[in-house]
Amino acid sequence: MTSSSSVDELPSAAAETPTSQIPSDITSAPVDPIPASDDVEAVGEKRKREDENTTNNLESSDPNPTPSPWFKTSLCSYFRRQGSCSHGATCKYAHGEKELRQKPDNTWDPTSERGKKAKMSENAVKEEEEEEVGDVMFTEEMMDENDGEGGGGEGVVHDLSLSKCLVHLPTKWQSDDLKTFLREQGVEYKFAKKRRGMMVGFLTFENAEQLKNGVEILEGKNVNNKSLKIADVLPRTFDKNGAKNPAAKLKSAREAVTPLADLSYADQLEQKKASIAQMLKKLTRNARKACPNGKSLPEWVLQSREIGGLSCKLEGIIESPLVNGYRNKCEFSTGYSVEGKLTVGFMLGNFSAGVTAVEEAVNCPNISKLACRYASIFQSFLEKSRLPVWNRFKSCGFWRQLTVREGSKPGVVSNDEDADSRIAEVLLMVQVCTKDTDEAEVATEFEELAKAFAEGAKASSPPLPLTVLVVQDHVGISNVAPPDCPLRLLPIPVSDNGTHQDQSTNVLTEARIHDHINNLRFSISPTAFFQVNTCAAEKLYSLAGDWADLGPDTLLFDVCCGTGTIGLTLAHRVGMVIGIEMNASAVSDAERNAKINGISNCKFICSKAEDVMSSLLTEYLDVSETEEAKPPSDDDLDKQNSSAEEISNSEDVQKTEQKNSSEPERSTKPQFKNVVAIVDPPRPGLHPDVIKALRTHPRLKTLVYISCNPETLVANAIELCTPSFEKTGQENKGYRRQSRMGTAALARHRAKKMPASEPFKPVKAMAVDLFPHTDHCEMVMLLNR
Ligand SMILES: C[S@@+](CC[C@H](N)C(=O)[O-])C[C@H]1O[C@@H](n2cnc3c(N)ncnc32)[C@H](O)[C@@H]1O
Repeated sequence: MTSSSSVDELPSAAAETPTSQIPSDITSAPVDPIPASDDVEAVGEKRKREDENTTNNLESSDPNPTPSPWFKTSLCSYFRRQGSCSHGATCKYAHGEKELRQKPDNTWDPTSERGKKAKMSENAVKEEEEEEVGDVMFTEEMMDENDGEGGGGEGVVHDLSLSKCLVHLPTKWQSDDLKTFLREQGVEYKFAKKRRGMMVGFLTFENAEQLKNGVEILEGKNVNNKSLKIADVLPRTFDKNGAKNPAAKLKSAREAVTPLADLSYADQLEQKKASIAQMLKKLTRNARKACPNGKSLPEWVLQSREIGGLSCKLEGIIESPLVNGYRNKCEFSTGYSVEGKLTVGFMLGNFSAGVTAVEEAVNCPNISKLACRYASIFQSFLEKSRLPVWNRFKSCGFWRQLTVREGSKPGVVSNDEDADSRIAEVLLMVQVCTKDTDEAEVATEFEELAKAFAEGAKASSPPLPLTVLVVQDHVGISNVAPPDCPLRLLPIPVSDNGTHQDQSTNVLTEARIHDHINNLRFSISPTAFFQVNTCAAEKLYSLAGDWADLGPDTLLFDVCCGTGTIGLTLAHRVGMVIGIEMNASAVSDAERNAKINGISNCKFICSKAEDVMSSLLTEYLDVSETEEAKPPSDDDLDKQNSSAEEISNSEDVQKTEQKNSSEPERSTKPQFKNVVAIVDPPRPGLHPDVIKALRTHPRLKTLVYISCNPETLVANAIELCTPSFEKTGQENKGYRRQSRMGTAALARHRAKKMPASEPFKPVKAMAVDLFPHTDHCEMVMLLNR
């Protein structure tokens, strides 16, 4: 089975309190039946734990026990509600604010006036901290001749000691807005530039005096309720006088990409488990808030008090079998380091906050040595290339990004020291922007590029596998390209004693590599999603299968199925799998994967889940609940596969839906007794229409939610698990989403619109660490009803 540690091991303040310090009268203290707020809930929990810890004290024969440091540190809820308490003066809880004492950890009961005040100022500090901007590390050329007052003629050479960044500008401003603002403030300058979407603008002054005046006027100026800050632009020629380069103080790629790398793996797991536990508490709090007035709280919310406020038991955290070098996909940016060196590596921060510095992936423990080696081969190639690297600020340039994707051998679980030995195939995808370039020049560069990779791979020790080289041509502002972005396969020259022949190593007509999960072979095309940690993903899918209630009479919906990994690995345990995925290449991979693994009971639908979920449920589940359903015969499945096109796009499914609603005739689809959905959506979570379809279909009883973003799992679970309102939609009249509304608040609003339906309840949850050394963690939750 999986190796997991229990959440019960989480350290808690109460557990650390020595029992001897707690007075004996605690055990007879009243406990709130229903907490009035989230914080009261926390107090209630603490009381309960204290109660448990003090049993022995009751038996103490000491007539004058030492007063506990916790005595009168919480308000008495009975006294607050009723104005009196049967324990009178002996009550261990404070009767009113006056009696209240500070807790041993110097905090106040969060429900007290002082507690609330402290919380408010804590929030204010937090907000302030969030506003705090890190270093601006702008390493790209950002001005051009049109950026000056009056524009034109000045050229692009700037004295960077006369340049400054303006931080906290409204993101929607563009250069013209900034220039108008500067004029209004009477600030003189030489160049000014601002890109929409960034909170940073750039200013260059004519001379030291202009700079001094400008800084005096602008520093701390209030713009749209934010205080402007002036920061240095990190000069590319910083070290020209031989001075110690301050880059040494700046964030490294290791810190940016693997912020937990300096913790032991055991501590990382504890930290992640604790953060998932917080998410489960958040779900409870929000479900309580979202519960309609007059309806009793769901049983699981009431029972949450027994398990420290968690919405269900957190079973633990599953470790990643490989902790180092586990990533099978790395996206390396091109750009300039803080020292101005052309670099292929990771960006040190967020472009919108003014960080474009790129550093080599040195000491990032999640990256394989192979991927680093390919990044460095590409970097050496770019140093000699005639074409420029991409400039994010000006949105121009040619070379943008290198993606290294690795495919592993079947059944090989290498250890951390030897993680690269698992790699059998490598796909390299270089993203470029060919806009305004000369075709012949580009062709020559691609030839040189292929040669550089082939030679570099061969010269490495041991030689690196190189299976596919592909170029992605993308013009967009950010490097995130749409899945249908044009791809071009480049032949990889065969090197034979230094002579390069004009022939590819492979007669590939398709760009794809292979990986293995649970002894199944997966064919993966360049833009299809595949979990980045293959051996941990294997554990994740097994867990999902173990938790879902599977059997031969089960119909399994694999929602957001990618290349079909979940459905295909569980296909032998169910009657039929229906996978839904919007990326067309991933869907054709899934179909191919079913074929190459000899699996015939899976069907994949290329569509957005929100467009087809409801229709599919209707189509496959139209027998009444009492009717005996039978698993499909081979015949049924054959019919099923032959009618694949029938519902292979959303338009057709809509047609089917219309047909269903007008004619109540029985579907010819095979019917199943048990229906399970395993959903594995991207970071933003499930679309509201998918949630509604899953929630309102009465036959769907079991749902396993896998999430790479526990925040959105919580938001979706609020909608899935909150009791319905009597009159749906009424409460939302005039409601418009506030831009700063959190995901949970939005989910509570949406929950009010949910048509009357039985809510799910959270049954259990597990953290699965797919991303050692980073803050990220997968969360799995079983929901049923
Ligand atoms: C986190 S991945 C999971 C993929 C797959 N379950 C796996 O583990 O390999 C999410 C997948 O959802 C797909 N996706 C994103 N939005 C979608 C939508 N609205 N409808 C269907 N699929 C979607 C993405 O293309 C991606 O393949």
